[in-house]
Amino acid sequence: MALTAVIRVPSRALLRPWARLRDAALGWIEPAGGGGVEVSAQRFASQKVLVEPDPAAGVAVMKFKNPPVNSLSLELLTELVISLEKLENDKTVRGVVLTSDCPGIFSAGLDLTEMCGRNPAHYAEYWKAVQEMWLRLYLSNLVLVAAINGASPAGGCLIALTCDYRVMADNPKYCIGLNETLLGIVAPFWFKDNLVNTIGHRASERALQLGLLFPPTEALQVGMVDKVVPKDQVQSTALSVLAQWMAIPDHARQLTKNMMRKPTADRLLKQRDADIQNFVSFISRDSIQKSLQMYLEKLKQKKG
Ligand SMILES: CCCCCCCCCCCC/C=C/CC(=O)SCCNC(=O)CCNC(=O)[C@H](O)C(C)(C)COP(=O)(O)OP(=O)(O)OC[C@H]1O[C@@H](n2cnc3c(N)ncnc32)[C@H](O)[C@@H]1OP(=O)(O)O
Repeated sequence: MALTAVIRVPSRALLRPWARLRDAALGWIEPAGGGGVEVSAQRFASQKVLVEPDPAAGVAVMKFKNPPVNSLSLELLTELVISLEKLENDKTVRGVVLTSDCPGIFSAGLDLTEMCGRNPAHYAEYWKAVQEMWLRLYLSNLVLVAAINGASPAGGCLIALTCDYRVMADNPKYCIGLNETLLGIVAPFWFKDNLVNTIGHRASERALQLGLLFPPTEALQVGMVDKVVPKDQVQSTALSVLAQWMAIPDHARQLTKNMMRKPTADRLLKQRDADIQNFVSFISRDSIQKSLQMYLEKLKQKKG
């Protein structure tokens, strides 16, 4: 594949794990001999996020592909953010459908193995990536429609909540919600804010305290999703909805979206570092680590 550009990257950035992962995902290669300031940009080849663009329609379908359950590993989060940024910069794309390539699972949420038995530096790096994913999706200028074609607990639900519209497959086995309390952990304030903005305060309070996972019809009733359709129509319905939203002039819709969402995003933007510190000290507690380990064990035993 031919090189397309030469990009100057501060050598400090190459030392940071997050930057290294991003560079690797982008195909940026440090030249032999070190020094490490000039790197070459190749076409982005993503492994965990498939992007199928349709330039004629001005849309793309983004599919998460991290089997078996699309857990939001650091790698997947990094690729998701890079893919989104690429689409944001592509003038031919105005709307994106977010969906899953894993049968029966939209996303199992944050990767529990990223939050268990690791060191504080890893927790901090991971949490920064989770924040970044949320901020980019929540404030995206694109029209985003979630095609929820499977189970969507916790972080999976959060991704869906960042979208402008949610279409869910009509299968009672698929559930969606912020179930953090069931794991003995607490949904961060920005997860909570995103939920409150979607379903209101009272419904959120009940859903969050009880860690409710709603089957599709209940999710529709409470307003967590906007439409429930047969499984084989989820993506086509999401694309039709996208077309309706794209009929609105971009600048007016984007300014309106920003007006509605910026105050919520600003709450996190103003205290990103403090939020990372809170997460690191919370997740590092012995009691929390024990709860997460037990939960993971339970998931594994379920099979046996
Ligand atoms: C004092 C106040 C302070 C406040 C400060 C707050 C600061 C921060 C607080 C911290 C907040 C952290 C936020 C977390 C949000 C999250 O997203 S946590 C993750 C929650 N996810 C779940 O609960 C889902 C768990 N998974 C499932 O329920 C099921 O796997 C499934 C319904 C998605 C799919 O079921 P099935 O198809 O039957 O597959 P399984 O056999 O269950 O799983 C296959 C395989 O995948 C592993 N796995 C499942 N989920 C995860 C995951 N989330 N992470 C990592 N791995 C996962 C599972 O263990 C199996 O592994 P093996 O094949 O057995 O090895």
